Amino acid sequence: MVNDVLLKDVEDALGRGPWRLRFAGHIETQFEADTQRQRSRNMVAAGLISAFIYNLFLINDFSFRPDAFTMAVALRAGVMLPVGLAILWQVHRGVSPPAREFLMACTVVCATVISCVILASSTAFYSYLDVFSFGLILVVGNIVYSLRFRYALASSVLSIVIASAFVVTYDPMPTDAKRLAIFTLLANAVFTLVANYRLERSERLSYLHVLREKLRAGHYLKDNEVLSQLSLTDPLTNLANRRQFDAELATRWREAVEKDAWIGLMVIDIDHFKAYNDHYGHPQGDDCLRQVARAMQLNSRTADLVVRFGGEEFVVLMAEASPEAADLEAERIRRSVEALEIPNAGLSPRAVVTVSVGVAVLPPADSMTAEDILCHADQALYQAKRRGRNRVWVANPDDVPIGDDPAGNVGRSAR
Ligand SMILES: Nc1nc2c(ncn2[C@@H]2O[C@H](COP(=O)(O)OP(=O)(O)OP(=O)(O)O)[C@@H](O)[C@H]2O)c(=O)[nH]1
Repeated sequence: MVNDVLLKDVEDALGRGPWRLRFAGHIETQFEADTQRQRSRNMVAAGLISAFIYNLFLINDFSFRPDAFTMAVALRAGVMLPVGLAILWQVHRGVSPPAREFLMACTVVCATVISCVILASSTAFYSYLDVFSFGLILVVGNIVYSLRFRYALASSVLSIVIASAFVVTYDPMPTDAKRLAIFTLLANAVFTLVANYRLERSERLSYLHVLREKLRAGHYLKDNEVLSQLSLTDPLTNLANRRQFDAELATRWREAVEKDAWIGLMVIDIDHFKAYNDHYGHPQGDDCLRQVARAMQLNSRTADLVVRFGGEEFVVLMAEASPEAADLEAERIRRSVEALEIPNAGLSPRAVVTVSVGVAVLPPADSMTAEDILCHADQALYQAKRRGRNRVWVANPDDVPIGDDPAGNVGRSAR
């Protein structure tokens, strides 16, 4: 159900205008939850590399502005580096997505401020040339960190304002160079922001596509489970159907052969059900089948497989049964149906619905097949019917199943 709602939201998000970045409500939350770890890891790696390169610019400071070298060391290595590392540590430990973006955006603005201060503290002739490298700071924020667009935009605007204010008031710099520097910075900001937007957009779109496929796959899986369950269940009674029985009998037969265990089977048939149907009609007949099925299910063991074999005939496949236990269980089922006291006025005014049960319990021999036990149980059912119905008849496994044998050499007990 939750997945259905999410899938619909994902479809909606995919259908929305291509310019929008943030997702609606819980998709945004899900997106952040799914990407948070990897994004933080990438940012920390990018931050470490950027910090290293930012400090490499000390070589540049040494060559271009030796008068401010000490100041540069203090600001780059003494201020920016510890602040940057502290922020990366926080991001590595895990902070909320807005805090993560804000802190990383702060490093961009901080680096711009510190670069301006270093340049301002030097009177060296070519020192101003480094203004043209300020754009690299925006490249780091907008591309290398790939800040979320709104943070990239905010940090870019702030950095440009700070750098421009510095350039305009920086006397050693020729006016033409100032104009070119500000123009270069602006162009840099525009290009990197466009790239930043497209990166975020494509990351979000890919995420939506992957999420949609995952959710759809979940649906298919669920549908398949439902279908396979349906294909194994009788729709009227919700019991296992013949198909499930065939598969289960083969498996349990194999297991019984391997473990040298006994296997048991009951075939249960409702007595005079034609009379019931003719009298009450088919829909009520269906209702009667459901009640009988429920009684059988409630009175069998959990490990047994209760099956609607077809029409008004049922089968109970018993796990590791002994003849005595099977006999008791069959009798319990027979009594439970009788106790339902479903009138069968089609038969006689005071008659109730009953069942006859044929039971076969045997150790599978090499010469036998799984079909043989069914045959034995069928023959026992036949005997139960012949002997007046509403009774249990247990087949004698030593006997060969035969037809109408009045001596009853198929069974050994009847009630
Ligand atoms: N309502 C309903 N009746 C069914 C269904 N399947 C089979 N039947 C009915 O079950 C009855 C089976 O009748 P018979 O095979 O003559 O057996 P019986 O009357 O129970 O007699 P005995 O088995 O000899 O006691 C028929 O009337 C079928 O129409 C079903 O799904 N729903």
